[in-house]
Amino acid sequence: MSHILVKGLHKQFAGKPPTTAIDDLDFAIEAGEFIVLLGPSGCGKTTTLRCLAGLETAGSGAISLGGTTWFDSSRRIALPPEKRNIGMVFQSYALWPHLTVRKNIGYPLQARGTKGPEAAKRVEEAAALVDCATLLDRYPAQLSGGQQQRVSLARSLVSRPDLILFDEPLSNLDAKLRDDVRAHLHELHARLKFTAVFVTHDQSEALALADRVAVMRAGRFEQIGTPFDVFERPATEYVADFIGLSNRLPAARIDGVTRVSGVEVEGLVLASAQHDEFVLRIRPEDLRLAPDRGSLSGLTTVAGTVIDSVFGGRHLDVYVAVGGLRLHARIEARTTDDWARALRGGEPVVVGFCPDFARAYGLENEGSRLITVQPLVATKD
Ligand SMILES: Nc1ncnc2c1ncn2[C@@H]1O[C@H](COP(=O)(O)OP(=O)(O)OP(=O)(O)O)[C@@H](O)[C@H]1O
Repeated sequence: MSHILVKGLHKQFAGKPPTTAIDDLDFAIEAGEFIVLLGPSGCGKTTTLRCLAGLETAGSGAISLGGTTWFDSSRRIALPPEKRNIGMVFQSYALWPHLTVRKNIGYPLQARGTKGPEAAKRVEEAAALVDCATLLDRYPAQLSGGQQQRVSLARSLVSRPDLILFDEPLSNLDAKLRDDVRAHLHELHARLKFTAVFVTHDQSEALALADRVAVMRAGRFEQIGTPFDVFERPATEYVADFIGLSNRLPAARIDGVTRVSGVEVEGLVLASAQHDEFVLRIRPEDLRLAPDRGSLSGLTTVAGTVIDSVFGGRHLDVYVAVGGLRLHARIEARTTDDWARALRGGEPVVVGFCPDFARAYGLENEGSRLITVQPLVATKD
């Protein structure tokens, strides 16, 4: 049996017009699983989390943990947050400023009636897990942001909850610290195997932490799968865009010739014969640049003109106009030759890519479904 089961969860906020924040969500979470809800602002991530916590009441649907019903609109059951054994970690840390780290971490135990030496031992164990054992007698104001977030993580773990909810917990930290806390969280999950739902709009965070990623759009799951699946086989163009396949090339095939924005594409055959119009999606990292087609043999190619080239340390971001499109190629700065490093606006280039790395989407359905998993093959020279 699944650990957590969510059925037909629906939440609308009143207003003119009303907002549907979550739209008939169904999903199951296994014990020990780390689920990440990924999506842009306003897609319903936080509302889903708050319904799981009991901080928000859904209009309809049901949520259960093991055999216990947390929420069931038809039976008018809604357990309050304190009756659901959950831990929570917020973006804003939410520590009590007048309590020491020891008391902050122990707060959930106090609320549940665990006291004395047992409580003291649990607090020290939780602090040790997040490397805060030496900070127990400080106050939150005497800690860095990263330390405060580790304390709030310890507080969420201390009562050994059935579920830990994370609402963008890393987004207040600077880039370096964010990577450190993320790595720490990943290690902790591998060791402790707690069940988690983690909300973020950062795709790299989602890919790094999740056992399964649920990409949300307008209150629904557009795709739910392993990080590898979502990264390699985005089910729709929406997911492709969100997961980094940011180059969008609307293509049309007429008399056997494929064009993007009126410019002929060479070395491209679509595996499906049914689509004369489709959209190609490809990551900036998967585009190659060369002065002529001959240097890109075996790849699909299209001619363009450099708009700009920006040095990013390890990589160069080169923007290329192809007809009316603006493509973004990210190429390795160290291994690239002098020709690529010297590229400037106005110069002609050929853009190439391995067709296996592109994804093709049909235009016929709303949401543009993936046409085939490996839709493209290069023609032989
Ligand atoms: N209390 C509220 N009253 C009215 N509308 C709300 C309320 N809370 C959320 N909404 C609306 O519900 C939708 C989903 O909001 P939600 O906060 O769940 O999105 P989110 O994906 O978490 O976004 P963000 O990343 O910005 O936090 C949005 O359109 C939002 O404006």
